[in-house]
Amino acid sequence: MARDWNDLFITKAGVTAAASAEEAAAAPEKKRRFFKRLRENMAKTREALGAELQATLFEGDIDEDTWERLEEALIMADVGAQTTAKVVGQLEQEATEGGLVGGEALSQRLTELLADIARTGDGRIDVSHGPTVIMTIGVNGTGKTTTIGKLAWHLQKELGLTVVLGAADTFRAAAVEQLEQWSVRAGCEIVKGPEGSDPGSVAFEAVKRGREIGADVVIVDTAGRLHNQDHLMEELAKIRRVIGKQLADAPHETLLTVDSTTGQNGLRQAQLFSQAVPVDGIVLTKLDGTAKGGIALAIAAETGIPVKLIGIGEALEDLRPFDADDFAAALLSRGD
Ligand SMILES: Nc1nc2c(ncn2[C@@H]2O[C@H](COP(=O)(O)OP(=O)(O)OP(=O)(O)O)[C@@H](O)[C@H]2O)c(=O)[nH]1
Repeated sequence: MARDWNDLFITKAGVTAAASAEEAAAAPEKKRRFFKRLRENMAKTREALGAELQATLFEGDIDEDTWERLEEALIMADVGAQTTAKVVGQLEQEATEGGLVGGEALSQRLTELLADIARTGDGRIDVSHGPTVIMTIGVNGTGKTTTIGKLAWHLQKELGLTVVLGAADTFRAAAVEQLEQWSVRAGCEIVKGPEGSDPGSVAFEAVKRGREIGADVVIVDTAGRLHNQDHLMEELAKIRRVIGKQLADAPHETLLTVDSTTGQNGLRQAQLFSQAVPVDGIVLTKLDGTAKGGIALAIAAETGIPVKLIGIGEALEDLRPFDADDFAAALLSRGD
């Protein structure tokens, strides 16, 4: 149950200190707490799946209405028409063949199918490159800067790795300031340029600095203004090339932040950005503020890009590794 940060990151052997006996003993309780919070914070999406549907799933008999109600509820939760049709079709077939009897069995199978859809690849992040360069991209306001800050915090404070931040969103002084605050909190260095300077050169300097001090991870922030799409996409491709000049094979990981409250629009953003640069993982933020949490499934199913992290609130502990089984269970579970 519930992946933690050690499950998300692939580190160089020996870098991550083995958990103490005390930590190991506390782990199951910690994971239970995580799941409880996930479930609570995803209440809006769960409610969107409908009380009626809940009753159907857990208590009702399966009949013609069941499929229609299920379809409607999944579409309302932004799971997407294609994915919904696939899931409901599969369940209907299994019920016809006699493999599913009663609401409880249906609910269990639905949870399994949704988890299978949400799981794309192993969803891990390899930070063993020394330094590993993580480039973060996404539209302004999706939670990119906070995601970088929280990631840096976990890498530095929990995994004991050395991080350098690169403030390559040079168009917004506020973004640089915000990142600077996070660098203080996480206790890591930040490389920035003058306002309006070339984002590529800031990214280049950040990777250079990471190499100089023997950092484990360099996280590069980028701008996300969508008003001039072509220009933005060109800029991102250029930053990638420049990073590659400083360190062959880098960036090793490109993470796209998507605001889940934007629903299907988030899916379009994932498609758009992944056409411009290869995207290795999605950070799906603001799942706490939306009834459209099903978008995680639509993104995974329709882009094939794994959701690696989710944001379920503004607190530090509210950014966490994505766990497909927990996610599906939190969507459909009832009671405490
Ligand atoms: N409720 C909630 N708020 C979040 C989450 N993630 C980020 N936020 C908030 O969303 C707002 C925007 O986040 P930023 O990190 O500034 O977004 P950004 O994409 O960097 O945007 P710019 O700074 O405008 O480039 C902030 O107020 C964050 O605290 C989340 O998972 N849940």
